Amino acid sequence: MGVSDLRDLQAGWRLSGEPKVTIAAENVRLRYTVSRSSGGAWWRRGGKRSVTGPVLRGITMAAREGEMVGIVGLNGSGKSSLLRVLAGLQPATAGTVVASAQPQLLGVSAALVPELSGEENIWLGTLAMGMNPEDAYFAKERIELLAGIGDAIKQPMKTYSSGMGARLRFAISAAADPEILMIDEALSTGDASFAERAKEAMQGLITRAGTVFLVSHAAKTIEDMCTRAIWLDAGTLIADGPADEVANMYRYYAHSIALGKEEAAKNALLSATASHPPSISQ
Ligand SMILES: Nc1ncnc2c1ncn2[C@@H]1O[C@H](COP(=O)(O)OP(=O)(O)OP(=O)(O)O)[C@@H](O)[C@H]1O
Repeated sequence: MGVSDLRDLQAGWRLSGEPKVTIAAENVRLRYTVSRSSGGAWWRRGGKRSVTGPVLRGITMAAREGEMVGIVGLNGSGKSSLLRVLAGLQPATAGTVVASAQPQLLGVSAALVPELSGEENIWLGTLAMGMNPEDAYFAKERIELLAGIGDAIKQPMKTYSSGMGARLRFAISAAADPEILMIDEALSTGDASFAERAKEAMQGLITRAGTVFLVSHAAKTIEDMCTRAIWLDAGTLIADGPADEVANMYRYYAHSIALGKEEAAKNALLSATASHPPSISQ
């Protein structure tokens, strides 16, 4: 993933006059290989066999500076897998990803230790993300305010609820001011006041010319937080467009699925692709 690759790709996306592309994927495919026992009674089982399945089926997209891109889709549609591939944490089976900077995937890069207190983990996390000690020192108060977990910050992280842990990881990641920040569902774990602070923190990142990706299967989260949304279904890009419009179409689709209205769901997919077609590289 060299800089020249990105320049080629930026030229390929013909973005003259538009904000700089920070990350782009070209025909990205992913298959997981899972090893399963071959079945039958346990005393007759003869070893393991490999099962592979397509998870991403040729994703082509680009994101630009200043965009907050929501990735929406049903459970198992491939949202987290796409984030991991874009972040370089999961190699694609085929296709190319290029980025102008190492994306920061919330909660993974910050190597937190459950036995240490929240405070100690802030220190550890900020240094692990490459901040110098002085910046880490000044970031601490900002992180504590954003996480909003009060005195629990002095307690070991293993005593935190999953929501508290997610909020602290979000606050640490946001403090690093990454050029490309990727957030996987973390915001759904906070209360309304945390959601408001998180939104402000993300707006701050955006005004500093970052790109934020936010994964959620809740249309409302995407609507509230994002400027643009892409919709994944069974590993395929269905639609790409303004967050409120894509979220609305997805909401109708998810509702139809929940009610067992297969024909309506199928039509919703088709009309979303027709009205908000995903970008195609040129
Ligand atoms: N490590 C893995 N090994 C094998 N299969 C996997 C692995 N991770 C994900 N999968 C499969 O890939 C598919 C997509 O999973 P993924 O987590 O990307 O979807 P998602 O849209 O983020 O789902 P959710 O909304 O439930 O978090 C699922 O069928 C899942 O079972």
